Amino acid sequence: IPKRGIKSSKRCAVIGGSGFLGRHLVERLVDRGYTVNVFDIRQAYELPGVTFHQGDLCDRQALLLALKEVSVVFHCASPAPASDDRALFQRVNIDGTRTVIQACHEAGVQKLILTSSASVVFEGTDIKNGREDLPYAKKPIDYYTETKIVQEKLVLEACSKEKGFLTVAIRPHGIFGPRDPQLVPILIDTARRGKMKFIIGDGSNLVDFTYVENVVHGHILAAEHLKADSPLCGQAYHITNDEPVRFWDFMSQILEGLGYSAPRYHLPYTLVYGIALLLWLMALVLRPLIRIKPTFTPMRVALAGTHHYYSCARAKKDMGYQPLVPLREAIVRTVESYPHLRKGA
Ligand SMILES: NC(=O)C1=CN([C@@H]2O[C@H](COP(=O)(O)OP(=O)(O)OC[C@H]3O[C@@H](n4cnc5c(N)ncnc54)[C@H](OP(=O)(O)O)[C@@H]3O)[C@@H](O)[C@H]2O)C=CC1
Ligand SMILES: CC(C)=CCC[C@@H](C)[C@H]1CC[C@H]2C3=C(CC[C@]12C)[C@@]1(C)CCC(=O)C[C@@H]1CC3
Repeated sequence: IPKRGIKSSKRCAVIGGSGFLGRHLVERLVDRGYTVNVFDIRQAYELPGVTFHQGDLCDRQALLLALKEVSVVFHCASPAPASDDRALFQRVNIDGTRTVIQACHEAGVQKLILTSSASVVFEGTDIKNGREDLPYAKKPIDYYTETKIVQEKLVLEACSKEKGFLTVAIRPHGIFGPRDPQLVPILIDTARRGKMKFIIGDGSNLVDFTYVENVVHGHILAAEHLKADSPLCGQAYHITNDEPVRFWDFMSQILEGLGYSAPRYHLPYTLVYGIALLLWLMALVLRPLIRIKPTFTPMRVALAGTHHYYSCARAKKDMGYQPLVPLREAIVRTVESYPHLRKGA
């Protein structure tokens, strides 16, 4: 029988706690006096106050061991979007999230905080100051986003005040910061291969990039404000830096900060998108014979050439969210954290 109500509210589990966001979240939770169980397919580090449970989140029995005595669960595990593996996204993000919810019920967990994504409403066309009531994308930009939509619905629909199981979804956008294995490494790899010379479109498109510590702050605020009588129950919240920036200015600041030249020449958006689509289709057709990973996927071109920034007014109102680290400071800290990616290093 689940023992809801008698557990310490500061005992939590972070599913995906070895990942980029997960590890930052774990470190902050420990600083705030939480006892943390990490559940992840790999163990990436050791930290006092943290117990590691290695396993696949699709394995309910393994999960149950990590959720014992826990009152709050943060679910921020997902296969990387770059894997583009439909079956894997389906298995982990959809079937696995059902398993997480079931295990939470069995273990008597009181709160589940899901890391969703602002991209669940993005269809590859402009979004300016988008609010949470935008409809889910009917044509999601990739398989990853398709499964993030189903995942978010599953978690929000599981919210039940009667059962004493409360859920909330955090939708970050463009997370960056120290130890990120995606944004800065992809950017620098592209620059080193001489492919960062062009700006797609006129370069004026505004985008949200969110510093990882602000995303962590949003998750912890959500957990601490999620109560049966609060407006957070079963809701989604955008968490951004609240400072939309030109996509190409942001990329240029990182590039120049690490000693590379910023892109200068412009290419029409529709031309690059068309080429990316063609390459993607070719890669799909050739997949049984050879696995190609193009740098310019349609999804990436859409992300680089359209406006996509979101309002976080709801998070400000319901949980007092304000970004802790402004964008300028966040970029400086990020650049300093990648000395090995500096030009010539
Ligand atoms: N990074 C971003 O810009 C954004 C991320 N998000 C969301 O934030 C969350 C965290 O992202 P991020 O930190 O960047 O991702 P990471 O890949 O760094 O972290 C995810 C972690 O989950 C682990 N994992 C994957 N599959 C399983 C599984 N079956 N069972 C247990 N653990 C598993 C991963 O292991 P392994 O590395 O071995 O796969 C990894 O340690 C994700 O849900 C993502 O969708 C949302 C918006 C933007
Ligand atoms: C705002 C947001 C959702 C960012 C997510 C991170 C990645 C999708 C981007 C990180 C580096 C970006 C990048 C490109 C596309 C989007 C990223 C992968 C390009 C491939 C776009 C086309 C180019 O000219 C090169 C870019 C390299 C960096």
